[in-house]
Amino acid sequence: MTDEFTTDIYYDDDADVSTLDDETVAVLGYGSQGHAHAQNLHESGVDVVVGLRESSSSRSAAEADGLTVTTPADAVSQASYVSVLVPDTVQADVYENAIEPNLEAGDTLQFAHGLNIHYNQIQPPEDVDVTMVAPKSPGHLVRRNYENDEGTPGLLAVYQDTTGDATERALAYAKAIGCARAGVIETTFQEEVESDLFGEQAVLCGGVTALVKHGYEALVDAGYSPEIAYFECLNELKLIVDLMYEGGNMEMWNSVSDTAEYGGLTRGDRIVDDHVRENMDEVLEEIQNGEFTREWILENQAGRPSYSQLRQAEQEHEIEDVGARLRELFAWADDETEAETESAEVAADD
Ligand SMILES: NC(=O)c1ccc[n+]([C@@H]2O[C@H](COP(=O)([O-])OP(=O)(O)OC[C@H]3O[C@@H](n4cnc5c(N)ncnc54)[C@H](O)[C@@H]3O)[C@@H](O)[C@H]2O)c1
Ligand SMILES: CC(C)(O)[C@@H](O)C(=O)O
Ligand SMILES: [Mg+2]
Ligand SMILES: [Mg+2]
Repeated sequence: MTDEFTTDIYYDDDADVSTLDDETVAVLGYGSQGHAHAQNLHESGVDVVVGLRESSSSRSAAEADGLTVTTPADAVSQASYVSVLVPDTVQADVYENAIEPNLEAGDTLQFAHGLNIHYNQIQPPEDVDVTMVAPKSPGHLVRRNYENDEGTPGLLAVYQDTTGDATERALAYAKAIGCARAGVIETTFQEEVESDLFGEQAVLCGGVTALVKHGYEALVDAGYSPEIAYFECLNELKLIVDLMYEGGNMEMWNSVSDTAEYGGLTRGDRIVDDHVRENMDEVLEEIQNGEFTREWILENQAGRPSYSQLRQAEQEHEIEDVGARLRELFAWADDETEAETESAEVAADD
């Protein structure tokens, strides 16, 4: 652990996977996070059982990966450590029907995101540990990075520690899935939930796609070619972000031309201006006061009408078609990327 930072960060040397030697870990769900955690745990020597419904098409994938698969209820009853990796929107239901009736005193109930605990959709009994190991990464990269001997940073939080060993066990889990290679930051459920929802809405997923689409549309509406607009506003974004990832904003500024640097430094704040910051503060407030989560729960209860419509519109945006055709012609393109194949498998499920 290092104390150079504002918070505690744990690395491989701080954790011991053998802490989980006498435990069976139930991984519920075999989607984006589930398949990565289950396989990484298994390859780290942890005894894993995957819990999926009889009807789930993820079953064949988990079995093909050499894992033992059973129903969620049976997996929980076999396990002392339960990792809840079904979608946030079904967790309360899965908890009520499959987890709670099979939990025993001293078990660990673990999440990769704290939404259902923080917003009181799941209220666990007092005699179990409740922890979180939340990779700061899409699940497919948690797996890919583990296989490449790299890791993904993660957050660790303890909501309830009845055994006194909650942190040690969660750290062992974090190490087993590869997070402690990159750093595990200790936090609270509240901080993880609010920062994670904010990040994905304002910057990582919502903000960045809106910026890309506006940039693409501004060029195409002004008469430039869609192919050039795609390469300029979407494809090159990855290459620019790679430099930011490797060495911060300065590595990117150092690599681009002085012209790009001067243009970016003088125009960037005109595009993402104070008004955007005010919008970000509003979005954060809706997360903090529970408005976003209430809206999302109601949207699900109504059968996801807005979500389906927005998803359809995103799919039909011209940039999707232009990009798909261009990517097919990349010299290294061999049908699909690994993540696209895996996402398609998950999307076909349930
Ligand atoms: N997707 C990510 O990269 C990511 C990153 C960090 C944290 N998280 C968190 O991880 C958790 C899992 O998210 P995900 O995106 O991996 O989920 P996902 O949508 O990829 O999970 C789908 C899996 O859940 C199973 N499933 C769906 N409904 C079910 C039900 N009613 N009963 C039993 N199984 C069911 C499916 O069979 C499938 O295996 C969430 O808490 C999420 O917030 C996800
Ligand atoms: C991968 C993300 C966006 O970081 C995660 O938080 C999620 O909800 O999928
Ligand atoms: Mg999230
Ligand atoms: Mg996240």
